[in-house]
Amino acid sequence: MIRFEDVTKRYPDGTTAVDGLSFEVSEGELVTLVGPSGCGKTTTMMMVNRLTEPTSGRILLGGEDVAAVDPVRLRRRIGYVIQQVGLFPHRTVLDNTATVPALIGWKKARARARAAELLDLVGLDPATYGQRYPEQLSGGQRQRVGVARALAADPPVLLMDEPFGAVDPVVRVQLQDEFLRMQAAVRKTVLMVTHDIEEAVRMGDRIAVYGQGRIEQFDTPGAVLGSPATPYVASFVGADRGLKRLSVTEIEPGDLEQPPVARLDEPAGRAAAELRAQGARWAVVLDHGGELHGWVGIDDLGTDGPVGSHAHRMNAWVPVGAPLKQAFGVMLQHDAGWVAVLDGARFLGVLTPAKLHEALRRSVDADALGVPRDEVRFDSVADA
Ligand SMILES: Nc1ncnc2c1ncn2[C@@H]1O[C@H](COP(=O)(O)OP(=O)(O)OP(=O)(O)O)[C@@H](O)[C@H]1O
Repeated sequence: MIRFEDVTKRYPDGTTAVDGLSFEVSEGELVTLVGPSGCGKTTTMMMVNRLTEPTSGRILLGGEDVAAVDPVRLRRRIGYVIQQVGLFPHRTVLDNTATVPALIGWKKARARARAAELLDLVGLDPATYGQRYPEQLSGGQRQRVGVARALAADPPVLLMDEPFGAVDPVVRVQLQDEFLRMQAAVRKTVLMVTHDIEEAVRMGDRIAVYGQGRIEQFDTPGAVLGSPATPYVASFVGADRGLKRLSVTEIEPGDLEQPPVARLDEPAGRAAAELRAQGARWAVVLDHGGELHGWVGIDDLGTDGPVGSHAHRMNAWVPVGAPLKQAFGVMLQHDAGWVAVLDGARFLGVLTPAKLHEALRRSVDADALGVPRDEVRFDSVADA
């Protein structure tokens, strides 16, 4: 969808901002550009919508060389969100949002209806906020209006330059989450600049890590964290990249342990005998419908009654596909040595700290070898 072919930008004063850049962003993909201040991220973006022109090389948008497209026409196909938002102070939030549809000749009522729909989409009730002026909003709300405005004419491409830069860390995470939710629905092709590796990892389908005017690595968050291509990338992503990786590595069924399972209505004596036969100390307890109820230890199980009268309720579970970090969080929250993993309501198995570590190691190796995670042979901690 967006393709850079050997693009170089030298400013008139001789500064080389971008040097021989080649990369491609697929349709519906969100690529984050991350790197230190002055490495050429903003220049890269501004060449896409022709706010500045490359010195050499080509940029293609949907196969068309942007140099051949009239800049005004081009910018209608590209939403642009910047940190300072740039809302018009004397226009209401609704009219700010409707700017581009109005410019391209939509009737006022239609443009406003679209603006209201978009304010809703970014989490601002149009009835409450539509008639306010930008100065009557918080920083985070203004940022949302900026995103709504960029989406108003339904452009296939969005350029976002530090879109969540001006707000505090808590609001920032909220805005990131909201944007990801929205992006899952609208699937724009997005280039997003950030200097924050956490944000790049959270938001990007792929990340371009910039050195001085060049991309040092262009890959998935998992690969950038797991196998930094150069010492520069390794130092940029930081020593805690194992921790960051927890947030991008998803739980797969192959990561799970299968402890014994007892049913709530099963006789306790029988469950105890099975545990003893397997040499196990505890079992996961499921209810009649196969949903997680909790757990029971072998010492809790007498011979009387059903398992249910001895079991402990525990609601520690995560859905399959959730990040490992979430599973770790749930374990800590419940002070438990395991967390159940469910597919819908169905119990798949449990993740333990050892399994979690194994999943993390396996995913690092899988990225390094370029194979799926379940093809990585691994000597677990217990085997080592
Ligand atoms: N109009 C200009 N004239 C001359 N040099 C410029 C101009 N705009 C940017 N530069 C220089 O080009 C280099 C890249 O700038 P750019 O704004 O693309 O970096 P950036 O990675 O977006 O930085 P930041 O994160 O600080 O915004 C910098 O050295 C900058 O000083």
